Amino acid sequence: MFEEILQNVRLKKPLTHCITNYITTNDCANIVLACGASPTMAEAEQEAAEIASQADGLDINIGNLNSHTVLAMHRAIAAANQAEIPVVLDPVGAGASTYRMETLRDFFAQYRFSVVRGNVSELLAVGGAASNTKGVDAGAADAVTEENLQERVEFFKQLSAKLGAVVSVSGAIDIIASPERAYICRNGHPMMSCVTGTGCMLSALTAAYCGGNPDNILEAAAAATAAMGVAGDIAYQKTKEQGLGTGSFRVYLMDAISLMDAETLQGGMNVEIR
Ligand SMILES: Nc1ncnc2c1ncn2[C@@H]1O[C@H](COP(=O)(O)OP(=O)(O)O)[C@@H](O)[C@H]1O
Ligand SMILES: Cc1ncsc1CCOP(=O)(O)O
Ligand SMILES: [Mg+2]
Repeated sequence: MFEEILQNVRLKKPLTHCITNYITTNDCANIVLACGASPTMAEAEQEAAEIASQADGLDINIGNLNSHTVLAMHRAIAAANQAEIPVVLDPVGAGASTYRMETLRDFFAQYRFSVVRGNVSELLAVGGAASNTKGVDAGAADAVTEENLQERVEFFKQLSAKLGAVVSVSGAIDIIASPERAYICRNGHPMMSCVTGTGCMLSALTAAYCGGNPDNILEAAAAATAAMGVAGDIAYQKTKEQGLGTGSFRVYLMDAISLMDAETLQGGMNVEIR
């Protein structure tokens, strides 16, 4: 199902411009390289528009905002919209501060996004629902479970229609929703949330996949989530076999994305469509 998506990324090597947080910038650049794309992490307001307009995909991550990066983000998103380049928005910590919510409100009022990707608490906050966000992490009370899955799928399909963007929600069960269709992914391991930046990396990976597949955004976003989940499964297996911890898991996760091919993805993924 996702074979062509992966192939396009390796063939086209999409230039992926990321304006992200300094906590995870290096991991985001490396995951973009690992999947076969090219990263550029420019965030100066003076060049953000110029760099964005040359890129194939743009990743905007609000994990650690300041007034300079917010200005650079405005300029980059405006340029990407003008050039019709896909933009992925990661609303890190949405619900945790007024500044983040006001920044997001300004973005949604002025620009188009291809994908809004975050954890479940962040996307509940973006959708105006009650959210129990714990800083940049999802609150346990918000988790998508087999019991609330259908309700959450409907909510995120409606949010997708409202935002005019694919909504990609991560957690133990991932939901990647358009207004009509949602991919449900049940891969990955809880150890993924014990390493900072797995969500940020998934957003950068999603931007690279969208950059390589601009006419197939829903499938590109779903394939990125499935690839990350399968990589999490492989990395956990290796970590466990060797009795190692989260540091090694982080390295094995990057290895698994760099080695990911269509066969590994198809064989390992647990994806359903609703
Ligand atoms: N309990 C879990 N079981 C399986 N995979 C998980 C779990 N928690 C997170 N993941 C995976 O980790 C990655 C990051 O998701 P998440 O932790 O929700 O994002 P963020 O880091 O932005 O909060 C995603 O690929 C997601 O599927
Ligand atoms: C810890 C932290 N603080 C601000 S941004 C950030 C990284 C968040 O990364 P992720 O959303 O991938 O867990
Ligand atoms: Mg995150």
